[in-house]
Amino acid sequence: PQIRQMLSSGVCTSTTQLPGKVAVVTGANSGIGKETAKELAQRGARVYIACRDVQKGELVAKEIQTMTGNQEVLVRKLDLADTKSIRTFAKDFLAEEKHLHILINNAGVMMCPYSKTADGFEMHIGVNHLGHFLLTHLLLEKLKESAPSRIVNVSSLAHHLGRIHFHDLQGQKFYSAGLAYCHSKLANILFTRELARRLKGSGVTAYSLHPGTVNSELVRHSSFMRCLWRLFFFFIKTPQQGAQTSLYCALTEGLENLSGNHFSDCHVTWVSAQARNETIARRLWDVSCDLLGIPMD
Ligand SMILES: NC(=O)C1=CN([C@@H]2O[C@H](COP(=O)(O)OP(=O)(O)OC[C@H]3O[C@@H](n4cnc5c(N)ncnc54)[C@H](OP(=O)(O)O)[C@@H]3O)[C@@H](O)[C@H]2O)C=CC1
Ligand SMILES: CC1=C(/C=C/C(C)=C/C=C/C(C)=C/C=O)C(C)(C)CCC1
Repeated sequence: PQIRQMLSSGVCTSTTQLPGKVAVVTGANSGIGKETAKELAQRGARVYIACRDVQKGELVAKEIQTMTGNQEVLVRKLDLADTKSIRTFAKDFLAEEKHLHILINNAGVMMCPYSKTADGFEMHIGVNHLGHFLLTHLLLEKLKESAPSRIVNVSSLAHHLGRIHFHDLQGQKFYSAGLAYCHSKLANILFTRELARRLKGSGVTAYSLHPGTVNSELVRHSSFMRCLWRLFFFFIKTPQQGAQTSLYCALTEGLENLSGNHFSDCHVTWVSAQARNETIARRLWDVSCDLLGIPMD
């Protein structure tokens, strides 16, 4: 029981309600994202389930609507492995919505065999970092207009093993599925810190987090991890427990002066030396803009 308690502590106790607020959660058709979307809907927000499989999304939206009584749970197609899909999602969203108060960059892939996104990026860095980088960039004006607003980036403890290899960002010279995931999760933290620095004074704040070790479909590409997850089922967090820190970052009052920080179990936590390196954060920002054809400022 103590191990379980240790591994699954951290509860979002915020009482913030969200009537009239708009939230987008990527990868909300399963796992942590689904539970995050459910709680935001429970609190009255209009929630966009942004996912690559609209059918799966519709089933989840129906489930959330039934459970919460909130009918404003909408499904939109977003494939983070395709910049065209990201641009279409953003264009339609901006045409449809006046506001965006909460953006939760939650979707992720882990340990997939070497593969590339539609634009030729390695899958982990492409989906986990570049996809969310582009999405955030496209929605940023709307977030600014809707301030106070928040961006929550779901990273991982795994970032500690990550490195940004600027000479081989796409893993063409060396590829390890496990390390590629770690690199992309480090990129999530560096992005959050640079974003927070650039957004100072705008009313938009940004947070990164580790959700804990959570029983979800994230381990689908690794039979070893699937076995480990099954074996230790009782000790790892449920998706609902795993959603707590995302919700904490999105909802807790007075968190603004902690913008740029990394959280775990609903507390600020330390990150690796690489993740604190401002030079790497700035360079990653510029390289990401370059890869995505975003004008640099
Ligand atoms: N589970 C854990 O122990 C930990 C998880 N995390 C992080 O938590 C986040 C959520 O993961 P979790 O809920 O555990 O895992 P899941 O696999 O359950 O959820 C991941 C979500 O991301 C979506 N996704 C994957 N690729 C794409 C894409 N190309 N475009 C759009 N959506 C995509 C998946 O969609 P689909 O269903 O279609 O595949 C799914 O909805 C991830 O960022 C992960 O890195 C961090 C640390 C630990
Ligand atoms: C050793 C060990 C565990 C393994 C934890 C691992 C391997 C966590 C990996 C987390 C990842 C990859 C997060 C994703 O971002 C368990 C199952 C907690 C049970 C107790 C013993």
